[in-house]
Amino acid sequence: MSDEVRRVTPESDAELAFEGALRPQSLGEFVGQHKVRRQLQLLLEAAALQSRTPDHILLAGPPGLGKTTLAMIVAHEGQRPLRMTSGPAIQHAGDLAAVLSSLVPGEVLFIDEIHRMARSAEEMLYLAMEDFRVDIMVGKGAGATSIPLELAPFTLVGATTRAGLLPNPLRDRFGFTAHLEFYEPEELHQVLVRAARLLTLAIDDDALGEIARRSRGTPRIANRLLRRVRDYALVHGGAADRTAVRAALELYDVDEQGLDRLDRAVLSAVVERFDGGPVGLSTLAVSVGEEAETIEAVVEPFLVRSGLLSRTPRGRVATVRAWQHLGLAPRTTVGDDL
Ligand SMILES: Nc1ncnc2c1ncn2[C@@H]1O[C@H](COP(=O)(O)OP(=O)(O)OP(=O)(O)O)[C@@H](O)[C@H]1O
Ligand SMILES: [Mg+2]
Repeated sequence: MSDEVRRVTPESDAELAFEGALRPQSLGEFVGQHKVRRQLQLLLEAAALQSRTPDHILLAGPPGLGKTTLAMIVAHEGQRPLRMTSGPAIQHAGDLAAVLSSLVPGEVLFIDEIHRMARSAEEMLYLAMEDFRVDIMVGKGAGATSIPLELAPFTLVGATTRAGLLPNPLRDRFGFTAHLEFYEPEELHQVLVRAARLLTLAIDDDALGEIARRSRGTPRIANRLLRRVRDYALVHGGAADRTAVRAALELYDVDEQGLDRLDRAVLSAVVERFDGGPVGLSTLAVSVGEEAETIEAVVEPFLVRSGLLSRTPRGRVATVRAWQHLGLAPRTTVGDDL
């Protein structure tokens, strides 16, 4: 089934294990994102020189671009312990208090999907980030009191695919926000060369280039397609070459530009059902049977970056390239000029 390839998030334990094996451990091994790497390097080095915990870091960007990897690198580079949790696991302020109060000095606390944390926990986090302190509420009603609790100094690393959903007071408390961008094909090529080496896969360079070009600018997808091409070559007894890449990607519904089935479904809905748009996000989501959040955080960023879709105040509009990509003649009224 092509569903595994279509999804941008890791889907199985096998994939998680595979990702673990391929994760770069240091900033030096981390491919691409040059600006972010230099920014992080500076922040970490300055903290090390002063023997203090680095400032809190927010990592923002679409899935599979390296947020979790960077959080691990921050801990690893500073030789600090790492505690990992996620927004959905923090349903109450008490859940967060339990985590915070058990941190050891200098620990890196990684909160994935931080935009999904409970509101009450968010407020507790403001104080914790600023003063390394929390106020624990004891009792209820008129007799309720708050007891201040000192915390060990820690570095919060938050990750989000939806930076826009974070309340300003939370966003402002991060010393640095890294906006991860989609990778260039040459960068994904490097990711793949490294992965093929670690997996001791014999695959020619041409084939890696083709995978890189069709991986949606996303290392996770590049690594995943590499595995599917390996499977293809294994089963068909041939070389892992460009022909195998073409055949495997066709089988898994990845097109020439790296668009997957959902990308194409969204694009053809805008073009064919809504005559090129503008169409609102929720209408679009219903028409392809997906969550609006998935469309917004996963599908659109890549379509926009590929010049196939634009977001306007009135809704989503397909560009001329989108029509062409679907093999259709662009409509000649509004929208052409986009
Ligand atoms: N810059 C990079 N260089 C090499 N490999 C990378 C890089 N970024 C990501 N990867 C690989 O891609 C995979 C996915 O990365 P990661 O889990 O860090 O993404 P993420 O941004 O946390 O995604 P999500 O939003 O779904 O949690 C990892 O297995 C990692 O090996
Ligand atoms: Mg992650």
